[in-house]
Amino acid sequence: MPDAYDLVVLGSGTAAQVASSRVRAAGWTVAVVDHRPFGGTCALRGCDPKKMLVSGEEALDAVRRMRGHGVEGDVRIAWPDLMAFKRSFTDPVPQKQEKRYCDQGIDAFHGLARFTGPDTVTVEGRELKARHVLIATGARPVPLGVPGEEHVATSDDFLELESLPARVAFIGGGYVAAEFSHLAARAGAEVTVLQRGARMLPKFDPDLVGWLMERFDELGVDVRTGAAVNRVEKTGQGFLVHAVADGREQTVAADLVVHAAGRVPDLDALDLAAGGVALEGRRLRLNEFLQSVSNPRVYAAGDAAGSGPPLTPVSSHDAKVVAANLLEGNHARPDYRGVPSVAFTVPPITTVGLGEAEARERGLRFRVKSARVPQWFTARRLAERIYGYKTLVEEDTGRILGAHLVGPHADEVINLFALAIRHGLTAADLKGTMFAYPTGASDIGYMA
Ligand SMILES: Cc1cc2nc3c(=O)[nH]c(=O)nc-3n(C[C@H](O)[C@H](O)[C@H](O)COP(=O)(O)OP(=O)(O)OC[C@H]3O[C@@H](n4cnc5c(N)ncnc54)[C@H](O)[C@@H]3O)c2cc1C
Ligand SMILES: NC(=O)c1ccc[n+]([C@@H]2O[C@H](COP(=O)([O-])OP(=O)(O)OC[C@H]3O[C@@H](n4cnc5c(N)ncnc54)[C@H](O)[C@@H]3O)[C@@H](O)[C@H]2O)c1
Repeated sequence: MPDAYDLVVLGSGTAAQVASSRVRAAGWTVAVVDHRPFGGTCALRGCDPKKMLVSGEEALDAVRRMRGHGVEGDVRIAWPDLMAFKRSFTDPVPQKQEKRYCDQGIDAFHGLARFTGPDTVTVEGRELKARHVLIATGARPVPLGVPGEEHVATSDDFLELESLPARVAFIGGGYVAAEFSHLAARAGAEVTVLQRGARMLPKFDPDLVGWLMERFDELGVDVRTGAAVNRVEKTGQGFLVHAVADGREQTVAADLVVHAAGRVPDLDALDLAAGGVALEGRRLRLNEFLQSVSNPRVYAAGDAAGSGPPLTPVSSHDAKVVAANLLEGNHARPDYRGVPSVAFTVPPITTVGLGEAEARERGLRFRVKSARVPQWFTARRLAERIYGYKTLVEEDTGRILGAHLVGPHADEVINLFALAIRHGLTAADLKGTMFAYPTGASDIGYMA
């Protein structure tokens, strides 16, 4: 393998895969470096393994809903088998990824990368010279800064559990806590969520989250909001999680405590100072082309860039922007209009575009249409009581500004609203479209 490349990519996740293959296809010499198995967070420790497990939950939930409506009998989650199902997807990923790099003529290096100069990176004692470097190192759990944080498991650890402990506590109340608490509760664990914020899932519409919270209650998930965790203590039997809520100390006993308190760009190991790559707090200082403001050889994409929301489609989008700028000179800028997001609770909750409060803050003139609609056929046929929507439509233009859905098929239907927002479609456009009936999408005409 040579020691000099047109592009050295730090990381092997979504952003790295997309950028490296585009640049290599244009004839550049490319190396990718990762210190963990190749494939990145989404495929190995995030979206995909999580959703393999959610498949078990969905099956269980379908039986629960249809019991008394022609379906009988008890079903349960067999955790080790569900984990084996997950591994049937994740285990082959690193080898497949590495073969793909090899087939493309991209050199793959294993090890922790760090800058040794503005155009040099070292990996396991080997120095690589780089005309350009792409920082695509993703994110890691934010340090909690509380005593006993070494006892706290990460989402990575949770997704590898061979058996599910009886009592699980989550620190935080966003995506990870919502998705994993549903999973753990359905698999039989006693679950507590300690959320510092005033409500669960702050990135989603508060009314819809309120409707979804009924399912948390039914599952027996003990959600404590306004509860800031300040200490984790190891005991003979497990752990005690200490939090303060309304000035009062609360304590939760658990066999497993899971970090669900947010993630930050994973940059500490990179020795950015040696590379002349400037930081602003915990974030890279980037220009509108996702290029370092202090070292023009260096670009960033995905969670490491922290430019858009930390989601897989954003990592992929950033990578396309960077590849275009590398190959054709700086001209492409990221465009984060209409990025849909789903929390894969069962049922799922979704959001795209502006929230109601944000649209008001911006002084926009818009109408809000919102209802909880368990009586609609989509929910009736599934015996699901949680189904509702909120849409924001601009007064003068009729354009969709935001859409928020909770309930069956919300995770698919939200993509049609994303299409509408990204391409400036109006409520009339959506109402005038024929959607196959009966499907989740066929409700769109009534929502817009
Ligand atoms: C539990 C969980 C569930 C998620 N679910 C979803 C979901 O359903 N939908 C969604 O859109 N998003 C989801 N996300 C977010 C999504 O996974 C990330 O936004 C996305 O994977 C980021 O991709 P990336 O390429 O930017 O970074 P990553 O995929 O994180 O890749 C970064 C890579 O860089 C490597 N690395 C770091 N530092 C170095 C170094 N110094 N040297 C060498 N290598 C290094 C890491 O080992 C890692 O493999 C989830 C995240 C988590 C944690
Ligand atoms: N379905 C998805 O797309 C999906 C799923 C999982 C993760 N992710 C990505 O991963 C990122 C990390 O997820 P996450 O759930 O860890 O973070 P998050 O940002 O969604 O939620 C973190 C929550 O933790 C709370 N918190 C922080 N410190 C706390 C403390 N000491 N005590 C109690 N509460 C505390 C905050 O109030 C916040 O609401 C997300 O931002 C998301 O982009 C996405």
